[in-house]
Amino acid sequence: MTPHPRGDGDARRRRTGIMGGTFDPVHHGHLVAASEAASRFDLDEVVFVPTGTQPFKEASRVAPAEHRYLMTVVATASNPDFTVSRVDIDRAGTTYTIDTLTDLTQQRPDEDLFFITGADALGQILSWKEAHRLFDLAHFIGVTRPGHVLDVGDLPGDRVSLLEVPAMAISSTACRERVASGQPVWYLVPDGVVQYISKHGLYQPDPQGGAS
Ligand SMILES: Nc1ncnc2c1ncn2[C@@H]1O[C@H](COP(=O)(O)OP(=O)(O)OP(=O)(O)O)[C@@H](O)[C@H]1O
Ligand SMILES: O=C(O)c1ccc[n+]([C@@H]2O[C@H](COP(=O)([O-])O)[C@@H](O)[C@H]2O)c1
Repeated sequence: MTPHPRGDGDARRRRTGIMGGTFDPVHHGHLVAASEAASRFDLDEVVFVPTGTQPFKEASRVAPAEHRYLMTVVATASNPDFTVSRVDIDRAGTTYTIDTLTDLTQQRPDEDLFFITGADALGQILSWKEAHRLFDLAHFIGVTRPGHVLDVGDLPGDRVSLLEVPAMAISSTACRERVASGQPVWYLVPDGVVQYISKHGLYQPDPQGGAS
């Protein structure tokens, strides 16, 4: 796909990136991926969408949605083109991207949606709920991530684009583990997120062992 198709003389439709994630916590890998996708695909806005309960993480300990949402608001506050949606955390039940995209399409009927995913998530899409319908609702942008192979695989080539972004070897798991063991997360996550984690005592080791 041409990253930036425009009809000759046609009114340009608004182009909106959707960055879905657990964001536990949001880190600079997420922010760089969103920024690069916005630049390369001429997106007018990137909407960060923290998940409610992610289906593959139901057995995992995840910080409360309100904390993850607020950290994402703090992390994106300085960028006028980044916004945060509550659509997934306010919907009851497990978060499925088919519902995210259905809701956002209803909220934004005149916009073209571009769902941004890292290479790891892109490789799992065919196992997502109603995977075949996802590509009717959004174009997918798969971005490189250290340690993961970025490949279109069996996904529809005309609805998926691959994008190399500056390598950020950061994961939320590593950030949580660092906080739990007393190591700094300065410069891995935005300053305000460091302070939010500290203020609310997130990711402290629990008495049974392991990070909370
Ligand atoms: N460092 C990174 N570079 C590129 N993409 C990333 C990076 N980290 C996360 N992503 C992508 O951002 C989206 C949300 O990721 P998520 O919130 O699960 O972060 P994570 O670091 O993978 O978390 P965890 O370690 O808890 O699984 C996913 O599409 C994921 O592939
Ligand atoms: O719809 C699904 O079945 C599905 C299964 C797993 C993950 N997702 C979505 O993938 C995005 C990245 O998830 P995560 O947990 O890796 O941050 C996020 O928007 C999730 O809602 C979606």
